[in-house]
Amino acid sequence: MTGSISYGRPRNVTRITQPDHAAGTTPAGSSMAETAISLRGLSKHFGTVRAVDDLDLDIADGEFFSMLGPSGSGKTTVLRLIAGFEEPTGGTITLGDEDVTDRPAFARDVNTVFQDYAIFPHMSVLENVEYGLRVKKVGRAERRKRAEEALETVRLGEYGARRPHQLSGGQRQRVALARALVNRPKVLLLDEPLGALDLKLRREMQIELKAIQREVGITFVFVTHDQEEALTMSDRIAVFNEGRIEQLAAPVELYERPASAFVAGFVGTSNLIAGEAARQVVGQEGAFVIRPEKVRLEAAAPAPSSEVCVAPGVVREVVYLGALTSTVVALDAGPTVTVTHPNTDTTIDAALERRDQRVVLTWRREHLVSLGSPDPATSPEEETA
Ligand SMILES: Nc1ncnc2c1ncn2[C@@H]1O[C@H](COP(=O)(O)OP(=O)(O)OP(=O)(O)O)[C@@H](O)[C@H]1O
Repeated sequence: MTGSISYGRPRNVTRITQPDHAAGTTPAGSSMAETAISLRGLSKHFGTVRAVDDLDLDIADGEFFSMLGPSGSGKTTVLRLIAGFEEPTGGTITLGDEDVTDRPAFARDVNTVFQDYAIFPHMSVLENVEYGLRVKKVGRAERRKRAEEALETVRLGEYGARRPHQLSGGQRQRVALARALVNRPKVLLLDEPLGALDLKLRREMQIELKAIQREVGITFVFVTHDQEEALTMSDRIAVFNEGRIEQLAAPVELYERPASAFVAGFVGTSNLIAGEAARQVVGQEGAFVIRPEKVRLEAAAPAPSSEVCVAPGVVREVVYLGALTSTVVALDAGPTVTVTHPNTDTTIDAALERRDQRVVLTWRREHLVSLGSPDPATSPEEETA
């Protein structure tokens, strides 16, 4: 990312929509949906640390909602506040239409699945799933029926008699999920539940978890620092930064229209063109993001066109990524831009030969995302007038 950023919204550039994290925001595509969770002015301070800072958020019934952000950005604290494991410093928490701010954890209709799921090793899988119902004094026959249903839901119908040590990591995580689902909570809170799984299993479980959520229709609130995971599963994603939401949007919107350099950098790889580089390459003032897959790498400049940005530079690095090759180019205009392209036609040897060579990067102007004008003195209307 380059240094100085001057703001201003240029013409002919994709407009970003404002992050819709204001109070009362309606979840995407669900204007009629009921609200499962409503947070108003929610804060949690640990001494001088504002772990959660005046948060307003509505999560819809049946939504797969993810909280994404770097370590320490406040995601887990929000989850723990909803669950009732932490007391807020200020604000309110409403589940359905009940204000539960002052209710203890056990009196809230939510269940939590953690990364380090606690399964009792001395009990069978079925007994593990039944356990919560036993505590609630649900009768034996009903208990068994519901536990078997929950195991079916997580595709472990055949595994009830096994002991936890006879299961794989992914299967154990599914037992933890079944244990939470068996209580039929309105809301399931999941704190990095796939964090302990290897990448392949994690990817499989992402697809499966989303399918299970669709099937049961329970609201899932999912905490992760893995952007790919959030993009794969979520209806909407809130990107957290220092206890606040930077942007709240559906996955496509978040990736295609990041509202800030922080979001652009955190969700996917992004190239920032700002300041003098923007003047030279884009021909306008401002800060812009261009995604690596939108950039083409050419040997020579194409015929001039008002629809295409052209940026000459030198190849600094070529990285083979299996399905893709990633090429890092230092632009004459200053910033370093990463380009990715699928390894469909070019061989890696041909790509590697480009190292230290002069190339020309091009991208369509419509693929640039403006990071907007935070300066109220330069309103978009004034600028386009
Ligand atoms: N019990 C606590 N006492 C003091 N500080 C805390 C406590 N819990 C969290 N914090 C601080 O609050 C901030 C937010 O922490 P939180 O665990 O919510 O972040 P996170 O986004 O979930 O991070 P991670 O992805 O690492 O779990 C951090 O600065 C953390 O150090």
